Amino acid sequence: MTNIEIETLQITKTYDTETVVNNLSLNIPSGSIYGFLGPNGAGKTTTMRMLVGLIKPDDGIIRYRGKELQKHKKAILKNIGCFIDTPSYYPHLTGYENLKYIQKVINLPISEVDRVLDVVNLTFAKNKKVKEYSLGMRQRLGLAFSLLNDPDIIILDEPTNGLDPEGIHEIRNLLINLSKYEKKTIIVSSHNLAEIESMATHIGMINQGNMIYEGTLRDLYEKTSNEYTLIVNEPEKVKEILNSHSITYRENLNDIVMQTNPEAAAELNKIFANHGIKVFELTQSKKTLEDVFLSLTGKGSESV
Ligand SMILES: Nc1ncnc2c1ncn2[C@@H]1O[C@H](COP(=O)(O)OP(=O)(O)OP(=O)(O)O)[C@@H](O)[C@H]1O
Repeated sequence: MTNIEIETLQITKTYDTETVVNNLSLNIPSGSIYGFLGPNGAGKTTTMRMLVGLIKPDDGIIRYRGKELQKHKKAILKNIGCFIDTPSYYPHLTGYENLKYIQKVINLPISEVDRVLDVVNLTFAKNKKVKEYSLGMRQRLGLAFSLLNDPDIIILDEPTNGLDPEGIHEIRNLLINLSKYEKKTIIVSSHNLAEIESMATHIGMINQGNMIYEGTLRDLYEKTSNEYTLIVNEPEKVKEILNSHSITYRENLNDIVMQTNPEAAAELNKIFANHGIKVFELTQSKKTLEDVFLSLTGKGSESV
């Protein structure tokens, strides 16, 4: 059985008359990279703020390994590193000095500073003033902040926001390594499915404060993807087989796109092989967050 690290039970937050998080129940497994997805304004930041005790839910309960956040706040927060609002750095100080200052204030070992700078690949710039850092370097410094207390849980709100593909790639690899080698549980929000899909093990998808989907990425695609692209040496034979199995398909110049489910696609692959057909490619179509929203809700999400 999977251990649940963090669970929320029907948490709700209302500002004035607007309910921005609505009866939201999350189950975040230990050791997972949990991609927290939703369009702008969906309620991701508000939820994350509640997870780290910055604001209180109006209703509902948050538990860490079965312990209620409100009752064990100090002990629980000690074990969380977060990057929710961009930390306010001292721009005229170096990256090293900024982290050292934090460690002094909270009375933790200064030796940790070098360790976290190394983890986020900033050792080379440790003596450079933060005002001279690029956006990607600042984001990594933010990640370093969240690692200072060597927490088991890391909560990051849009850590790749505004980064170029290289910066995104770097943050993604860092998070994968933290999960793989240090067994951290990582919650990372984004409004971009493509950014999350290559690292997340689990997904929580919300819209207007409501849960739309929670589960593994694999299950999400099984639920929402039904198009498979086929490249074969004998398309005519393939079409005959698809017709005889009543599979809907369309033919493009170089490939055939069939509509089916993962089980049936695997079966068809076997049938093609039994007929001596060479399958050069059989791939499930990539979906964007918008496609997934469409599949799951039956409507688009204008702001995705
Ligand atoms: N302190 C606040 N007071 C009033 N309304 C707020 C407050 N904080 C957030 N909201 C509103 O709550 C809604 C959800 O905001 P939130 O920042 O949680 O969404 P988000 O999913 O993180 O969006 P984004 O991807 O744009 O950061 C928005 O309509 C926002 O305007």
